[in-house]
Amino acid sequence: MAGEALDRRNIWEPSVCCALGNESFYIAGHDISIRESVDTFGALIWPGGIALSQFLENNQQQLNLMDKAVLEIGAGTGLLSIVASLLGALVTATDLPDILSNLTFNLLRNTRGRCRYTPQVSALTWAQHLQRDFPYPAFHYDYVLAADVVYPHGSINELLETMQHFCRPGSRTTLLWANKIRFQSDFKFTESFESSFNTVLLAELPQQEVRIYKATAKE
Ligand SMILES: C[S@@+](CC[C@H](N)C(=O)[O-])C[C@H]1O[C@@H](n2cnc3c(N)ncnc32)[C@H](O)[C@@H]1O
Repeated sequence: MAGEALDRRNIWEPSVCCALGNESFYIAGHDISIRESVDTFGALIWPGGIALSQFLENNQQQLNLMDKAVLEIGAGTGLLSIVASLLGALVTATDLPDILSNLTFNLLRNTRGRCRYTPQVSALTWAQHLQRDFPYPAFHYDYVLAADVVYPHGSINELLETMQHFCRPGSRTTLLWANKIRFQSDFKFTESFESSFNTVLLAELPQQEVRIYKATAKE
């Protein structure tokens, strides 16, 4: 398993991450310190997460997260969930079970005493037990956040199914997806994403090669 993870890292390296350890940011009026580790992809900060965090900070009038219920899928090290919490949202950060301890560590140390709501952490493997663990309509989110979640080696259908579970007709949920284009799978997923939802390209950051989309369900 560890060997497989290393092979994957060899073919898909983040371009923004520097030295592993602690990365620091100043976003939403606070110093944010993120602990990274070498274990998995979810232990690194990715360009999409940074771009969407900064976008949320810079567009608070357009996307007001104050008192909103926010779900992040594939939260990784938690930067984006931390920023959403600092902006006043009640956040549930989710990822694969193995990622959750580092995610919880980062969320707690960056939000304690600074936020209206304490962020929650939950395991969510895409397309697995969604109706059991996050039943609709009992679990409703105003916003679903997803940054750099498209993988070149699978999970694309599961990812789309998960987005559709939370952002469905009548839910009034807005999905915000940031993605750095790397592989053919990014184009393939973008096509499926655009045909599944009403989408608006909110921002295109040429330097980072990141696009940020807003999507709502097709009624
Ligand atoms: C490239 S990382 C991006 C992390 C973070 N969003 C960021 O921008 O820094 C992708 C994330 O998706 C998670 N992930 C991958 N496959 C998943 C799956 N099948 N179900 C749930 N999460 C998954 C990984 O654990 C990882 O945290």
